[in-house]
Amino acid sequence: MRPELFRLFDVGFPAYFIALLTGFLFATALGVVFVKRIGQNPDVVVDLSLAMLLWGVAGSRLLHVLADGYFWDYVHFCTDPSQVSWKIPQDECLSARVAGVWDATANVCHPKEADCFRWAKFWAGGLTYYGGFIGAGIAAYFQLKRDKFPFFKAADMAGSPSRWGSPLAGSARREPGPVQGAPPRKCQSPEPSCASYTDLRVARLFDPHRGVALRRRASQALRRSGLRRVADRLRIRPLYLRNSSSRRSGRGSRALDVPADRARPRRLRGGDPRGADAPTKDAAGMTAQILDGKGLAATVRARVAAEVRQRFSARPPSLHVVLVGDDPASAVYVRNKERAAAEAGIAGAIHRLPAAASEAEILELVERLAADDAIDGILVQLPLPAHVQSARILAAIPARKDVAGFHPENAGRLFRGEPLGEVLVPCTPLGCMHLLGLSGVDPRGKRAVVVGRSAIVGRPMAMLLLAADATVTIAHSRTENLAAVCQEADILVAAVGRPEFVRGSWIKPGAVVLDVGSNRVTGVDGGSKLVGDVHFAEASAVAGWITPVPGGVGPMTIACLLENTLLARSFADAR
Ligand SMILES: Nc1nc2c(c(=O)[nH]1)N[C@@H](CN(C=O)c1ccc(C(=O)N[C@@H](CCC(=O)O)C(=O)O)cc1)CN2
Repeated sequence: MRPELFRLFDVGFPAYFIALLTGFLFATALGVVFVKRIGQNPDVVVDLSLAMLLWGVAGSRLLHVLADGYFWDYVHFCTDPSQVSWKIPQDECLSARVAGVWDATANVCHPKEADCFRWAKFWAGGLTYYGGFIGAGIAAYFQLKRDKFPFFKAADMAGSPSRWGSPLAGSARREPGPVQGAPPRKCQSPEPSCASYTDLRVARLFDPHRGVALRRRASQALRRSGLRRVADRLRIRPLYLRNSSSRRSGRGSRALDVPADRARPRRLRGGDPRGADAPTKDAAGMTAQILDGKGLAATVRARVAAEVRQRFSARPPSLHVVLVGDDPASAVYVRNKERAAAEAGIAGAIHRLPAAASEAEILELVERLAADDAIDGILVQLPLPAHVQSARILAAIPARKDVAGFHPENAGRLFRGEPLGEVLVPCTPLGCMHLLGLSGVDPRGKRAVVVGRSAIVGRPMAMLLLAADATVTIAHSRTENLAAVCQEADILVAAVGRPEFVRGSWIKPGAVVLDVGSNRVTGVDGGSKLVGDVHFAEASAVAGWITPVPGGVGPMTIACLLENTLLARSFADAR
């Protein structure tokens, strides 16, 4: 390798420096592509690369000085430079670059002046690759821990660039010569550093389908063999799992069997979630903490907006909503979805059809949207007019664009217990899981009762709770002794569609109550008001945590639609 590759404004650029820089930039770019593909934040890779570069160089230099056999040379550089000898030709020794002292008897060159900081001047040559590995490895460990980035994904990501880097490292290795550019060793082919550039991992990295499929297969095999925790690490995790996982186990979880004797509801917001404020007794009794869906939805929407800015600024994710008819509630929900999407930087449009539109017309519109590659997510607002078979319309949305999570394929995959980060699941149950996360209550091993068996809330809700290791009962209007069943629940989800159906006496003291209901009723003053499926005043005197209506599950439905749109967009990118 040429000692100095080129000079710019009288500054020499050594070849090994250019090789290292190229390797660093290449590995970082490859890492960014990889994490984008698996739906993670690319900033993590940039931070990781910089930390590894810094500590890699430091470690590499440190080990070179301490363990490469040059230790005394660096001591003599400071104490007695005449004891340092370089075996270089006389003219090079006397050149302006080296400016050394020629020893004609021993035919060696000595440095002219003492330099007590020579040991630190890594740019003058002398880096040891294993020191770099150790330094960069330690930095990576702490950086990944700080960013809570899955270790196996990072290891997978490192595989390819490291194989590309090793031959470069071989040619970039330098002895502590007098000036930049002592001749490097020639690469001997049996050495590991001379490995071929051909690397299957590179192929896999650029083949996301294969990557996802392999990961899924490996994850399933590990689950079958009982290594569930390892399997979980191979999954792509949705936002709510990523953020709640650490708290869901251990310190964030708490026992639910606290007595029902508290005074006023307190609010738990999205920013500082879970159990920060556990139920406590006071003189007047015990009252539930409010799970503030409005606040949490704002947090989720802000996080989605940040991801859109960071990951998809070139082509923002796009969401198209189909609204048939003029149901006033649906019109409000769709308008709110449109506003939330626009605020998060998600592109798209609302397609309005009259209530009299035929099934064929709606199908034609959905199929047109389905065929458009620029569209990532499609949602048909429910309910559809009575003359339309909703199931036929929903099945016409490709599963990968089905941001409502109602397609039979998505429903089936959720039922089968497939990794959640790879399946689009219905927004309302997803929102409930976020709210459950906000409570800090770990569903693992807890008794969960879902009242309601609809395909869009009750059933998927039960599947999500099951996936979170709860022991789940689906109850409904025909369940015998429903009150007693509900009293067993540590986590109670009410999705029956009947105003204030679930009474306070049905609730286990300290339970988490998630109220999915949204019923407009006439209040005592004759005006209309929105109430849930749970009798809030009674329930909040017994429960440990409760969602209000309005301001609980409803806003989370829209926030989760945006989250699903991001996931649909990653599917589109992976195609
Ligand atoms: N395709 C879909 N259709 C419907 C879904 C759905 O998830 N996908 N869910 C519901 C309606 N819905 C979203 O579409 C929805 C319901 C309620 C809210 C909400 O924010 N509610 C507010 C109160 C609003 C009010 O004052 O009326 C709250 O609870 O605070 C948002 C979305 C049926 N259709």
